[in-house]
Amino acid sequence: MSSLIEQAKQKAAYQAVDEHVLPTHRVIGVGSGSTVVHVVARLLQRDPELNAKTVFIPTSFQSRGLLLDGGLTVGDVEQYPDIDVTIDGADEVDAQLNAIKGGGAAHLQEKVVAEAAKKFVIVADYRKDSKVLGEQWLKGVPVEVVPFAWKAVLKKLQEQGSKDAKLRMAVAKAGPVVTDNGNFIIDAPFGLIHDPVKCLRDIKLITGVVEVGLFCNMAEVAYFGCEDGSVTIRTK
Ligand SMILES: O=C[C@H](O)[C@H](O)[C@H](O)COP(=O)(O)O
Repeated sequence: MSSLIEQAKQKAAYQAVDEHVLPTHRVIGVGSGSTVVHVVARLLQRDPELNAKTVFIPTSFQSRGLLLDGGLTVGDVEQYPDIDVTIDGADEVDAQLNAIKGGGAAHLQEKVVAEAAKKFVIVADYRKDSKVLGEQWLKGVPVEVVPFAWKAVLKKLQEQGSKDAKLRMAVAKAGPVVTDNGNFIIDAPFGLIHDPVKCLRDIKLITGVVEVGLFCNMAEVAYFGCEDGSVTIRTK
């Protein structure tokens, strides 16, 4: 990956942490993915005494590992259902701050931890910044499904207009990707998604669907690292 993209991710992540993780916060949600690596790096640069008084809620095996490797205290939403702020990456964000997430198959836990937070902040690089979802992220909407229902759900998604919907296959394992929750993922392209709320509702009503990687009306603010080294902030 080009260092320009990595720099953009880092700038967005650092600024978001600096502006939204306050010394008064005690419970912080931490999303998943390559941009969140920079979020955790910035958290680790805070006053260690402050971090010692804070619990961090991961959203995947990956982010739990990042937090534990950094020596931070981790918890879950069962223990901490009230989160001060959650910061997470995204695969694409539209002009209204609706987002596609789940490129790393982590969107179920991510959505629970984002919804439990008083504030949800997105960090991303310039490639994720769109007017309408489906402009840049062409792989489709990630849909987590219970394994036994995958074929039935796939058929319904095709009937809903996603003729190229397909089961996500693993790379270094024979067979499908299995999520942290033991489920499968279907990637369902719908072209340009002008009405993400309707798309989300329609998919979620299919029996066998666990969660949809459309985060609608959830983010309060998004930080995009730009190619020129600046950071664009979009608020609701
Ligand atoms: O399932 C993965 C998550 O939704 C990620 O936050 C999303 O895919 C963005 O990841 P990255 O920062 O690596 O582009």
